[in-house]
Amino acid sequence: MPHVTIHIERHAPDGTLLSTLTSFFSITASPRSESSGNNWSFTRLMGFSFIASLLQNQHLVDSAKLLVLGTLIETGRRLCQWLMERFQLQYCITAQFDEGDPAYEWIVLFLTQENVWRRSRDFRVNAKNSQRKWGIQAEHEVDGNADYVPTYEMPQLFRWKGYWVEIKRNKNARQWTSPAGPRTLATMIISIYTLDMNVLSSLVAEARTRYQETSRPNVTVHMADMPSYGPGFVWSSVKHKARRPLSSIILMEGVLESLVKDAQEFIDTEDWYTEAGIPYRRGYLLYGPPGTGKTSTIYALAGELGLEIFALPLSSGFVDDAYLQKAASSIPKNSILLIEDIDCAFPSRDDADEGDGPNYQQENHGMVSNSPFPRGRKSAVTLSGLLNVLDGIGSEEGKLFFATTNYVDKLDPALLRPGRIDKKIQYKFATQSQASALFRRFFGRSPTLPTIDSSSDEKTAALPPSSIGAQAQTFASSVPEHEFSTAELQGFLLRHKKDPAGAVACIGAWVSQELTERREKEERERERKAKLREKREEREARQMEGTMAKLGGMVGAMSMYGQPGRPGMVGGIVTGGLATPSPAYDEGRGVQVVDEKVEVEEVAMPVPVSAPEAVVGMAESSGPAVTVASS
Ligand SMILES: Nc1ncnc2c1ncn2[C@@H]1O[C@H](COP(=O)(O)OP(=O)(O)OP(=O)(O)O)[C@@H](O)[C@H]1O
Repeated sequence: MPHVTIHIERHAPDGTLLSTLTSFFSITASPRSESSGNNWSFTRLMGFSFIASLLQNQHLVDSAKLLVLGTLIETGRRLCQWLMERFQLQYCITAQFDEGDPAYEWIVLFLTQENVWRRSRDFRVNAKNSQRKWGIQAEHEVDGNADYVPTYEMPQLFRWKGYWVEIKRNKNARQWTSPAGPRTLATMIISIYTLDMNVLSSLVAEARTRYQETSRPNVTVHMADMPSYGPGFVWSSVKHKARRPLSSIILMEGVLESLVKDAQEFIDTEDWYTEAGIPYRRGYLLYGPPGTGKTSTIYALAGELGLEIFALPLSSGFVDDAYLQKAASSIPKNSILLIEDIDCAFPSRDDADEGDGPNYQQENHGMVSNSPFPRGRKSAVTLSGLLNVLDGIGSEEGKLFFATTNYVDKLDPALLRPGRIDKKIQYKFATQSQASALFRRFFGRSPTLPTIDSSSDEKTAALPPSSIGAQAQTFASSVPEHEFSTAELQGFLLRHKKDPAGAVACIGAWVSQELTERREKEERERERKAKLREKREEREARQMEGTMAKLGGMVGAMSMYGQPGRPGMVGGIVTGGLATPSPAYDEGRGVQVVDEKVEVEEVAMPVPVSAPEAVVGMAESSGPAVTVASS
């Protein structure tokens, strides 16, 4: 009979493990059975005793119970989640709104107005600025200079028009690289418990309408001031500017009215465009000297018609054709795509003289030019890229395109043709009647006169209309026609904002001082440009000399192989000092120097010979570097 000792200590002083081990070793230390027939019962007995010892251990049993319970709970949770997801897939419409897209702004405002974040206890506090943030209004606002913006971290459930709507916000949904460092962009996910797609579209439409209504006192300006990598386009900053009344823009009579009428008509006649089969878009070019009111006009028009502006800086290093296309197609209908200084997209000789582009570094004693663009260019956008956006691939319908420039002559005629630019408006330096209107805008308080922009913090002294009219007249008569921009006159008046009489008294002296300074400046500029031109001509002459010298050497070398009665080369393309003859050379076509970008045609050669002979002739001197190719 095998002898087995089971030794169980229920309350082992040194703990559970010791007790278990003791029992185990007492089993294994016992004599083994002599016959093989006893092995089975021994093993069974050993297993039983081990389990029995475990069961006797209360700590272990409790831990096992907890483990099983935890597993059950987690399994149940996952099962519920899985069922919810199935349910949502079956009975829910889900929409995703990405930060950086205009629709994200609509939905955030909508949720704020629906008080979805009412229970939020988690805010980001910013000093009030022009960045669009739909902050929550504190009931008793203590500090009007701060914005309290919920961080929207907790998922929320609310009812809208009888539907259950769930909102989740993933704050690190998308990674975005920018020169300022990596940035994460949030995503808002909305689930509506319905299968009716119209519910979602009416929610989005309502969100947009509310956004437009809320923005009405302001003009919303979206800007792309950083590169955008990834599938969607990111309008990196949204600002809202106080709406400027149209009456604060002082232009030649009828100009502003005709522009507003034209834009309004465009917005109202979408159906007509569709029926007539004409692309539904309209382009405007505002051109003229700086400070004459081009940008101000666009902002005032946008405010008047309730349009949002999407501004693209063509001169930024990251804006190229692909970027432009992506940006243009991400703009919602009936918005303004604004490209200021559109002439940047066109090369100019003057810019080349200024030393833009990579060549500048070598020719300016190692000075580094910051321009990332080729010589003579101020933007990576090309004409064809721009035209594509206006009327080809990437051009989206239902947009008003506005471009401004100070140099209309630089623009390519292809850009200016109707269909791309439908209306051109010229801005000029101020006339006397504009100067007078500006004066009245500053100092007048008559309801019939244009008043100063309400957003302005300038406080001016009001004068009776009769007095102001006379003073405005005197003021304007001292301002020469078409000499000063409205911005310059505005700058002068700002210095006398509380003193209209002083403004009238000083305007004459200011005008003559400005004109003298301007003449001196123009003289300096002329000299600078003349120097630059001289430099350029010198550079070109040096290049030409070098080329001619090289050419002379080449022609000499080649004529050696073109001696009468000898096989030789009579024409070819000289590349890096080696000549590449072509089969047409027997006609004595000439030499083209590729590496110097200078073409010399019709270099007379002594004797016409056949191409194979030419190969042999050159092969003698330069071996395998010479090839014959049909041109
Ligand atoms: N015609 C104008 N009527 C009213 N204000 C004007 C006018 N022109 C210029 N201003 C004032 O001058 C400032 C600059 O104007 P704005 O930026 O519109 O000029 P711009 O022609 O677009 O100049 P740039 O070509 O340099 O962009 C603004 O503060 C604006 O209020």
